[in-house]
Amino acid sequence: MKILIIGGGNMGKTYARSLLRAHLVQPNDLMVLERSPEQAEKLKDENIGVVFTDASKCLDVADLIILAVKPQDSATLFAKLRPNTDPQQVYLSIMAGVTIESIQKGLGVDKVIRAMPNLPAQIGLGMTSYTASDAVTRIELVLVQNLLNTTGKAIYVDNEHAIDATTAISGSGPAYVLYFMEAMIEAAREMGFDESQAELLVAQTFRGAVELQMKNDLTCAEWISRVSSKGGTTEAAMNTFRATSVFEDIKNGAKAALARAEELGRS
Ligand SMILES: NC(=O)C1=CN([C@@H]2O[C@H](COP(=O)(O)OP(=O)(O)OC[C@H]3O[C@@H](n4cnc5c(N)ncnc54)[C@H](O)[C@@H]3O)[C@@H](O)[C@H]2O)C=CC1
Ligand SMILES: O=C(O)[C@@H]1CCC=N1
Repeated sequence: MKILIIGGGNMGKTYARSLLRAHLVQPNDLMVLERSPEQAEKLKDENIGVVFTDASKCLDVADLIILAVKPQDSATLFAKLRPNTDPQQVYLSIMAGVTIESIQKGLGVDKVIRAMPNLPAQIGLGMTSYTASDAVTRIELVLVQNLLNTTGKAIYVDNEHAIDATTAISGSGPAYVLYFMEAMIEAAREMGFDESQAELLVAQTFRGAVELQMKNDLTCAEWISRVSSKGGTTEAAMNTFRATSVFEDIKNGAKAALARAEELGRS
């Protein structure tokens, strides 16, 4: 089976590396199509498959095509690919917002899987949701599921609203977590730690808290109460957070991401 990844940026490269690392495809059967000649040159030095800049030289031989360009570039891409698409091909899109129907219409194909991964896929700790059009067979879906599993955890959902919601939670989510980390690192710096000490204190705290939460049945609120001694330091911090709108602000940020995903789907 030949796989073509279109868009050799952050996510395109992540998929190429994961597929090769998992031996799901041989280097000769993996193709990457990149529009930018400069980026294509860089990709050639990275041993992530055969690199192309011209769709007519690689599209027709591909069985599975991964669409990893920005949503704003999708219409131009579809117009370019459409004359050479084949209804037997399976298209896997990871573009935020872009609906299955618009991919089917834009490319003139039926078999479309829409997935929303996230950046930790780079280190095998990704979170992906995916769904598929009716024309995708069970065997094709399992094949793509195996592919997604090389990047971390993946769940099947039965509607595209869940894909947009995934975009707002786990797709964009790493940025929210890193923003919180950035604030704590800045606080640690202001308390006298140097940069590397501050980063270690914060990163290890996040890792520990996440592992606790994932490996046990307690809720976040229950863990918070275990950290908080009556009249102690955590309570002082939590009272300060609760006196502001930070909790609602984080939820509102995620809701803005959902609204933007839906907007991208309409444009
Ligand atoms: N960065 C992230 O954390 C995540 C991104 N996504 C989605 O993945 C997609 C790609 O995102 P990134 O990799 O971050 O973007 P990126 O900007 O790093 O990479 C996109 C690449 O596509 C290339 N490209 C654009 N038009 C093309 C065309 N017509 N033919 C061939 N190549 C073309 C660009 O030159 C660029 O190298 C987006 O649709 C985004 O919504 C999904 C989940 C997470
Ligand atoms: O910011 C974005 O639009 C993409 C989708 C999820 C993460 N990055």
